[in-house]
Amino acid sequence: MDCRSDEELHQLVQESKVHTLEGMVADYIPALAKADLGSLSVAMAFPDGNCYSAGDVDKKATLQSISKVIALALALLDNGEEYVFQRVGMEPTGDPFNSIIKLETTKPHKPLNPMINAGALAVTSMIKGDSLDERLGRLIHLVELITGERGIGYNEEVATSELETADLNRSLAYYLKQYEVIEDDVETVMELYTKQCAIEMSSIGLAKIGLILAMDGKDPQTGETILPPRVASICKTFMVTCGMYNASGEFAIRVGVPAKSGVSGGIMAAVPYRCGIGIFGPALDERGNSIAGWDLMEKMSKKYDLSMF
Ligand SMILES: NC(=O)CC[C@H](N)C(=O)O
Repeated sequence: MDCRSDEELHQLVQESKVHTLEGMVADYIPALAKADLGSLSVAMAFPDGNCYSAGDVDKKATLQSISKVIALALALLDNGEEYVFQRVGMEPTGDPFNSIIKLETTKPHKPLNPMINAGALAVTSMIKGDSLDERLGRLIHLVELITGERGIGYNEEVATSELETADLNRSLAYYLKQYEVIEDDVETVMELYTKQCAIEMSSIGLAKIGLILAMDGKDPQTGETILPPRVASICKTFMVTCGMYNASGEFAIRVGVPAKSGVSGGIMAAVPYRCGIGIFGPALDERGNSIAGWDLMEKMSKKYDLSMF
C-alpha cells in the first residue's frame, strides 16, 4: 500500500526525529554549520499528482551532492555517453566522497564515478555555455523543468562560503587538469560547482526530482519527456551503486531504492514507477548521510514495501 496522508508521514517523522541528536551538521563548509540540527522534513510525490509531506517542509536547503545527478544528466545531454565516460568511470570507490587516493592509484587517472567530488568536478566542467552564468542558468533551467517549479535559485552565502574554503576540491580539480580530464580553467569549474551545490529547494522539490527519475524521465502529469529514458536510467544506476557515498551497499540492503544524499542533509530517492521521495535532515552520520533521513528511509521502505530487490 502506498502512503495516503500527511499524517502517516508525520508519525514516521516523529519516530525518526530522535536520531537527529546522534548526528552532527557539516561544518567544513562554514555556512552549513548554521543549519538546525533537529530539523527533519519529508515529502513523497506520486504519479497521480498527489504529494504528501511532513515536518519542516517549507524550509529550503541546498542540494550539495544531490546536484551531481542533475549535472550528470546535463553533461550527458550536452556531450553524449561516450565523451563523458571516457573521462569519468562507472565504478563505486568505497572511499569517502572527497577522497583523492584513487585518483593517483587508478590508471588512467580519471575519477571512478560522477558521484564522488572528483568525478562531479569533471562532469560540471563538461556543462556547455559561453559564460559561467549561461552554464549555471542552463543547469538551473533543467532543475526547474524537472521539479516543475519556477524561480529556483542558489544560496549565495553557502556558495561563497564553500568557494572560500574548498581547497581539497580545488586540489582534486588541479589534479584532473594535469591529466587533461578537466580542460577548463580550475577557478571557473570551482565557481560553477559551488553554485551548483548551493541550488536551493524544499523536500517537496527533491521528491519531484525523484519522481521524474522514477518515471524514466517522463512527467507523469503532462506526459512530457524531460530527460531521455537512457539518461534517467544512468542517473538511477549511479544512485544505487554510489549515491549514498561509501554507505551505498548498506543502503541498498537496508532500503533498496536508488537514492542520492548531500551534506546539507538531503536525500532524494526514486522508487521505480511508484514515487519520488525528498528528505532534509541536516544532522549527519560519520559518512555524511542524514542520520534521521536514513532511519526514515528504512521505516518508509518497510512500511510501503519500497525495496526493488
Ligand atoms: N557530499 C556532498 O554533499 C559534497 C558536496 C560539497 N559541496 C563538497 O563538494 O564538498
